[in-house]
Amino acid sequence: MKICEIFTSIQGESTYAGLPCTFVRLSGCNLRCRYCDTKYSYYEGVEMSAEDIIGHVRAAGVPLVEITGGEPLLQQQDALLLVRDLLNEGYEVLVETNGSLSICEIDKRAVIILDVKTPGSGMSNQMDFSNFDCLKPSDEVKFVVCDRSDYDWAKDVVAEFRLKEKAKVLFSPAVGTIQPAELARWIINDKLDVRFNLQIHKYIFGPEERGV
Ligand SMILES: C[S@@+](CC[C@H](N)C(=O)[O-])C[C@H]1O[C@@H](n2cnc3c(N)ncnc32)[C@H](O)[C@@H]1O
Ligand SMILES: Nc1nc2[nH]cc(C(=O)O)c2c(=O)[nH]1
Ligand code: SF4
Ligand SMILES: [Mg+2]
Repeated sequence: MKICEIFTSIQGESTYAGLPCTFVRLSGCNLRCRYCDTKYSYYEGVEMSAEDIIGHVRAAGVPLVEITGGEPLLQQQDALLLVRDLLNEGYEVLVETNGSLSICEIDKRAVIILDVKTPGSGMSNQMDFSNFDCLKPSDEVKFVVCDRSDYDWAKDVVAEFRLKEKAKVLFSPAVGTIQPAELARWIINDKLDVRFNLQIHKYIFGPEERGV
């Protein structure tokens, strides 16, 4: 399968933020979100076997692994097998995915981080909302918010699909588009029962650094 990069860093997103984590970034994406911070992953990458990848993960020596991209589920069969192999070796596996492709075949031992693309991303019409039926309580649903209308849209989606009953719900400011404090104030004013999430690796290493 085509791999853009493998690196070990501090997990910057999700409820796992703060933990050492090895990232396997698969190449290619079927979407083009306006705010995307990994545009280099659309085309860059080299062919690697699952065995090669797992060798790198073993050498890193960290029990938490995230499969991301690009869009990892574009290389569907290879990605599903890689997730299963890593789980069988005892790793805790997170799969970060853009919500446009089915998550239902992912091994249930993995934690899915499902990004619901808001109107501000320019990609909300690509969402497969039937994915919500395949969520488990340990999964996370994430909204990257670009402005107030994204925030209102996200609130409506959470309510309409009863997402709080299905998974953990996270709201994150789109870096480069909205100030974190703005989103935080809206959540506080509404007493909204969602988790505010920052990409902490950008505060640790800088917003433009890649491979961290
Ligand atoms: C690069 S994507 C890879 C996985 C998958 N393609 C997706 O979009 O979920 C990983 C996460 O980074 C988020 N992200 C990308 N650019 C961002 C930005 N400028 N600010 C905040 N989050 C961003 C995406 O929304 C997604 O949740
Ligand atoms: N440190 C760090 N944490 C992350 N969590 C999700 C990431 C991603 O790009 O999917 C990411 C990333 O690129 N770096
Ligand atoms: S789906 Fe993910 S990788 Fe693809 S453009 Fe959007 S943020 Fe970037
Ligand atoms: Mg990233």
